[in-house]
Amino acid sequence: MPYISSWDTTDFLKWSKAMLDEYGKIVKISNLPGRKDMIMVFDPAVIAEVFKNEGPYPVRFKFEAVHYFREKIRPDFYDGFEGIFNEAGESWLKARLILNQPMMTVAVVNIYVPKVDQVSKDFVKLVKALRNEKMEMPDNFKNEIFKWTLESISLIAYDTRLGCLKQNLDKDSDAQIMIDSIDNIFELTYDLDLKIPFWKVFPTKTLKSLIDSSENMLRISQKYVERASAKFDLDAPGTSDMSVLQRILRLDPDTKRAVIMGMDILFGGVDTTSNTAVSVLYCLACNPDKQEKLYQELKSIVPADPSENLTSEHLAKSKYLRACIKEAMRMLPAPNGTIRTLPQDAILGNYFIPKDRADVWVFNSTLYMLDEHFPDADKYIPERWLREGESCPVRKASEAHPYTFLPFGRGLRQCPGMRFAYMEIETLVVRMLLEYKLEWNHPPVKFLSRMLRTAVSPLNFTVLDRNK
Ligand code: HEM
Repeated sequence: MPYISSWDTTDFLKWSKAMLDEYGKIVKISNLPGRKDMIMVFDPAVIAEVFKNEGPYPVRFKFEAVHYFREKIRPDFYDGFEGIFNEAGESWLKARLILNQPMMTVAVVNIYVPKVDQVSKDFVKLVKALRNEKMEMPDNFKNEIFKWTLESISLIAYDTRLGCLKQNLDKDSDAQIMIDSIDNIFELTYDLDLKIPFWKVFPTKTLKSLIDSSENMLRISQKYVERASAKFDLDAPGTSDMSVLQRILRLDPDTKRAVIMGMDILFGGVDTTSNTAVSVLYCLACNPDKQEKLYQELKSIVPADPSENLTSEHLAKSKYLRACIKEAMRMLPAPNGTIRTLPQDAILGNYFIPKDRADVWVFNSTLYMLDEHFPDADKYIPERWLREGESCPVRKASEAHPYTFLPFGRGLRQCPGMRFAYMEIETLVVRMLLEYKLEWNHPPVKFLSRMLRTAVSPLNFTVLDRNK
């Protein structure tokens, strides 16, 4: 395996593709200051081996700066519980099982369809107000999408609407502080956790900023979880319409832990879903024929009267909708992949990997644009995700190796928010497309892949009224 001393991570995806092209499907990088060896794998069969060897308590990579805040700055609140992302071993599994029950159950997700639909309808109204005289969205449209996601996910984490979609939010409002804090934490975590960790030697400005944002997020989360939980009678018999937070508190009545889980739901759900929603809207705007096909499908499924709520049945019927989302996640995925530290010795490819000694980076997104896995990979072809029997100009995605396309990770530690993420994005796309025709009339958007891939040039979508 090659030895590489340089560490240019300006764009993670380009960097990993360069590694694959230069060194092949498995690459080891040693002698990283303050870090374990890094092994990058780009072969679906080897990726399958990684997950087979992940053990009963998969270890992903601790967000060390978050750990620092939780253990050293606020041990009074966290009290030894580091949350879903950072916990390991049995303590992770215990917390994860509490989260899985409400978040991964279809019936619970379905309860949220009308509520999340209302958020998407409000977003569609906001879009109208944001349009300029050229019918274009403002440069910072990405932030508006971010607000839509935070508003939807606060329904799950806090059982409440934060009010993010109001125009001209007061800078001191909880919604605005939350928006700024999450954005900041995400950005800073990349610098603190994936670059040389000077902050471990002395308290850098970046670390101080992370601490401030984490304090803000904790204060606001605590307020909303406590407010919501005061409404619940946790001793009353359970009902099928209970919210996620209510269910979490019934399984573990400690509100502090519910606050921590709520923050992790936001941390895991907001940036990932926002960036994915951007990818989907952008792909549809750039591919008017696919957008039209989807619009026709939606028109035939969804009630014509916009005051009628969407239901899970409407979403389930719309097969092309899910295909359009998956294809956008393939071409413009938000996460690069995931990481595992193997708890047992393993053979990956032909190499011996001793236990606990390396972080194995499962960089699936690097595979998504390779013709060998997805023919005509640079073309937006949602049809490749449709079932057998449906016509498609290229080989179907179902024929790719099952460990090729893993946008939500895999195994016991895979994303618990997958069903919510699809549902949220589906309601957004339905509401946007029924109201507007999207166009892209500018040079291609520039994306930068760091902790997540995100658009770094303005998102000036042209948004035309459908009913005119
Ligand atoms: C399109 C949107 C999303 C994408 C692409 C995504 C992707 C991922 C990925 C790749 C992981 C790591 C999985 C692994 O290591 O195997 C993850 C973990 C996680 N995600 Fe998501 N996610 C999305 C939305 C959400 C939403 C909406 C929520 C919550 C409502 C959420 C909550 C979490 C949590 C809590 C974890 C950590 C799980 C653990 O460590 O046990 N995600 N997500």
